[in-house]
Amino acid sequence: MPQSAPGKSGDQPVDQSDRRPDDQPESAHRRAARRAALGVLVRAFPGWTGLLAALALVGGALPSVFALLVGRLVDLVPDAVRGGFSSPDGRRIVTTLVLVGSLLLAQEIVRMVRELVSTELYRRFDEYLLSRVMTTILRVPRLDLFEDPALAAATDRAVRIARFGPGELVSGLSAKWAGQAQGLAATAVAAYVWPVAAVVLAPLWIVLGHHLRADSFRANPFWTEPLRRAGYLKRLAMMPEWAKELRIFGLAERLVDRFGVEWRQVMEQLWRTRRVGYRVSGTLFGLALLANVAVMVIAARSALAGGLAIGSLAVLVQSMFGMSQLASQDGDVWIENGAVPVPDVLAHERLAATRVLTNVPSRTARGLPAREISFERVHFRYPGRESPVFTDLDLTIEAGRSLAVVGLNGAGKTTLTKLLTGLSLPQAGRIRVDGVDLADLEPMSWRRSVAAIFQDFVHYPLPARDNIGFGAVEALADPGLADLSRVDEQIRAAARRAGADQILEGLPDGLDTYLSRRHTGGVDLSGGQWQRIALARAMAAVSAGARVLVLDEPTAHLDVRAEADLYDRFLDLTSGLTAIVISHRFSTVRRADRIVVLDGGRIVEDGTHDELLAANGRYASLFRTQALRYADEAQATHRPHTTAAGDG
Ligand SMILES: Nc1ncnc2c1ncn2[C@@H]1O[C@H](COP(=O)(O)OP(=O)(O)OP(=O)(O)O)[C@@H](O)[C@H]1O
Repeated sequence: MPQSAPGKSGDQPVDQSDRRPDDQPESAHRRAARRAALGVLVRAFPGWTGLLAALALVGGALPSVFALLVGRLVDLVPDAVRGGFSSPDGRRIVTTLVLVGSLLLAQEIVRMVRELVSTELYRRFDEYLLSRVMTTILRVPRLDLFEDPALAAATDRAVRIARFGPGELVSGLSAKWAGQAQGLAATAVAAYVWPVAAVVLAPLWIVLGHHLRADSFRANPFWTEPLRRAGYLKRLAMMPEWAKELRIFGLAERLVDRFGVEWRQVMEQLWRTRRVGYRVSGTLFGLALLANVAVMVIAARSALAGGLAIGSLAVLVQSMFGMSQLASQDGDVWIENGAVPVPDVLAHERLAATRVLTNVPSRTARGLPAREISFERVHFRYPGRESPVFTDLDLTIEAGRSLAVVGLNGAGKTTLTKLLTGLSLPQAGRIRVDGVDLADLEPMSWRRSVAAIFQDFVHYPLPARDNIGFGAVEALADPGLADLSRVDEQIRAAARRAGADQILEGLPDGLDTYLSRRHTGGVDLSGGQWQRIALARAMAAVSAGARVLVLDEPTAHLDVRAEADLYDRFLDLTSGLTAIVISHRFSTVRRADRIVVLDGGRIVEDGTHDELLAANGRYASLFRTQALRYADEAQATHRPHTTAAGDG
């Protein structure tokens, strides 16, 4: 029996809907995948793999030794009965019985140890490959792996390995090697006892095994549309982020019905394919059955005629049973599941290696910027996009002052911050910090100089301490701060600056509280509360030495009061920093020392709030539209308009 895999798999079709299309029964890419996966396994864990192979071989060979001992017993019995147990033959029988008992015990021990080794290696290989993917992604300092379409597709394929569980390869190999060892040992014993049996039966079992394997590959529905759709519907029903809509719109029942329809299609397709393959395999099965019966009848007649000892006949019968393992499919599906994603991981590594900095500049960014950050004729286009976001963008950002960037959706505001933080590189032009090209600064040191909260900031499902402390991991890991209470002091100070202190006070376990309901005792925060926590994270970075603060839509999730509160503390938040604020809310924007309007990849207006209003251009028009809307809303609800864009 195959071992139970710690992961998934089973008789039903494996959801391989994300894998490449491949309807070949035994294609070159599958064989290459198996070779590549085995190569990775052996190189990473030579000792463990060797041990597993040895245990599988020994465990597979033991049944044949058992068969030989049984044959010997059968041969000894008549003489032992005649001579009694104290006769030499009787003593031989006792010795053989002791050997048989020991063998049974050994077989059980080997099986147990093999299971242990296989489970251990399964976990290690799983963890090893997943860590390899993680390291590959994190070593790339910029966003190319996610923004360049070719790299992004390779990254998608590589990270899917987490779903398929590469460790299944180990469970599969363990079962496969044991089955093959059993089949080969039985063939060797049969050849020794009565060569005709081995010559006739072994090739039949091997050919049948080949066909069965081809059937199972053919019947594994790669890349079929119904399977993709069924997979999507399944995920839709299970993921918490969709739970609200599914229930509100009463989609639950419909979803189950649609899943049923898709799944039936998958299964029908599967059986259509299986039926074709099973005709050939069925014929081969019939042939194997006839050949086995014929061999057995001839061998029995030969034994009755005295040409073959009875003990040998007993050995032969057992060997014939063992030879059927040559056709065994044990482990094939697991090997397939574990191996197929491995080439994707290797291909991803090769691609990612082209994006790792080989000559990391060593110039530190400490103390920068003291004067300015300047964009000089910057040209930037996302890989795979036809039109550039910026062509010849010129912008000088004065150090120690705040700059607001305004523009319609898609104008390039977030892209500007990615360039500024060094997460993307311009294709032409330069970004200089106090005259030094950003590309010549040590990337990590520049990133320590920048605190940024992007629109899609991360909600870490971790304790509040981490959610804020991640803004200054290195500084907070300083041995001088080893005392946790001092770390907590810094975190609370950052939270106070961001107006998140009250949120912390409301947490049941203080900074230890997980900000996720998926943890026992964890809590979920509202969108606005999360935004303050994210802001506190940026403040932690500022207190650790960051001199540039990038806030991309810092008030998007805030209610009117919270927005007004942030607006009040804006000067304090940005004081002494080079602050770049992006916002569609003009109440936030107008506080900035300077405002630029981005349009068509260029700066089209530049000045203070009052100057731009007086200029009566794009900014003034956008500002008035928003102010008017707020005023209308305030009138309609008879509420005093506390949030009008024009409020000071
Ligand atoms: N990763 C990406 N890959 C390809 N194109 C992108 C990517 N991110 C943004 N773009 C494109 O670049 C342009 C500028 O996008 P960006 O997000 O910088 O605009 P934005 O001004 O911040 O918009 P919004 O106000 O909606 O946040 C848009 O046309 C957008 O479609």
